[in-house]
Amino acid sequence: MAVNDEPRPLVDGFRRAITYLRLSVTDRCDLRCTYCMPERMTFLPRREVLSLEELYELACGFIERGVTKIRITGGEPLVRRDIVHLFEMLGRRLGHGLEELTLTTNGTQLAQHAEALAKAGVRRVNVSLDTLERARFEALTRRDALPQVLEGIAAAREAGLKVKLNAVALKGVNEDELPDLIEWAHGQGHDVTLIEVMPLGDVEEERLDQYLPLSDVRARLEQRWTLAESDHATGGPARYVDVAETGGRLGLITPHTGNFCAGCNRLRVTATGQLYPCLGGAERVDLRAALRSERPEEELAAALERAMAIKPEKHHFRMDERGAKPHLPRHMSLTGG
Ligand SMILES: Nc1nc2c(ncn2[C@@H]2O[C@H](COP(=O)(O)OP(=O)(O)OP(=O)(O)O)[C@@H](O)[C@H]2O)c(=O)[nH]1
Ligand SMILES: C[S@@+](CC[C@H](N)C(=O)[O-])C[C@H]1O[C@@H](n2cnc3c(N)ncnc32)[C@H](O)[C@@H]1O
Ligand code: SF4
Ligand code: SF4
Repeated sequence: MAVNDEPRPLVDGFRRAITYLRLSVTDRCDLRCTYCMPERMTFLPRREVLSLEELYELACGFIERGVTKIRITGGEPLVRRDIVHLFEMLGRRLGHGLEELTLTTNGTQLAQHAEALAKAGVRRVNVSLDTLERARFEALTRRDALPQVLEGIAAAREAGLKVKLNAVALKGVNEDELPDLIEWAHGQGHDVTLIEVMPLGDVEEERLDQYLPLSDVRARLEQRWTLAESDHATGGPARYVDVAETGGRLGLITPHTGNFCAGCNRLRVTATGQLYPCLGGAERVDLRAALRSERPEEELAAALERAMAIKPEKHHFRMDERGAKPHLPRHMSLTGG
């Protein structure tokens, strides 16, 4: 299909238009966040992972079907060798169907890549940072990498990238630090988003011990600050409030205390080309087989129709049972969130 042809939009069975693709480029990571994966994690064999050219081809297929925002994620996307090449290729689609090219990263490799990312057309980057205390960071990620992440954030800013920070709110871990983290982020000019932990994949800790409802966090923040609903929207799941005293914006991602599935506009594809129509669902569609078939265009179109047909209305995560098995065995690092 020519670049300027009208796209045939992807619409699911609940009349939700899909405009946002989360594309995972690797399941590997240089950190081991305790809420995401165990220390001894088994990664996918490299031979199963799509090449950068295949990932690009898949992404273009989505752009042709009306996807306007692509977020590169992982595992840690910046640990994949030559990943900047994918950003450069996709960057050329900006203004030609693609409106936003962005990434979610743990920030450890950002200092090396920030300038090249900006040059490729990235304007915003989400950096995951759950704590500003070095020892706590090391306990939480099982790696002593806080200085590297802070350097990465500074380099991103110098390169002209708008930085948003993501922090998973964790009971008894960073709970006491969230106001300081927000204040610091806003002082640096960064938006910050808090996230409720989701029960994906086996980790060493009990999920219920990690879970901190953001309704509680918000109530506590409201004793300290004035929060006003904001109509700011990024096309992601966060709902935003403005914090009067800091002058900054705070996002809340609340799969448990404020379901946002009615506004779902996204799909996710793993580094092996498996399309998961829902983060909370086990169903998937194999795009790699379609891509490598004799008639990739037809097979991909058929696979996307299947994905639209099976995309569920919402997730069914539960966070109320001690000792419960994970909702799904798959870790967040496979789909990139
Ligand atoms: N339940 C659920 N969580 C999601 C979904 N999309 C993103 N998240 C979670 O939201 C958190 C932040 O995701 P990001 O990668 O920063 O993406 P985003 O929130 O879409 O980013 P913005 O473009 O800045 O809005 C991660 O923990 C994701 O797992 C979704 O469709 N469903
Ligand atoms: C899986 S990571 C992939 C990208 C990159 N490695 C990073 O950490 O930003 C994407 C996002 O998912 C979040 N995340 C990971 N496991 C989670 C879980 N079990 N529940 C909620 N969010 C989770 C991370 O904090 C991060 O913001
Ligand atoms: S949250 Fe991101 S940085 Fe942390 S272990 Fe998972 S993939 Fe790695
Ligand atoms: S949990 Fe599923 S339906 Fe809900 S917003 Fe995420 S992907 Fe969409």
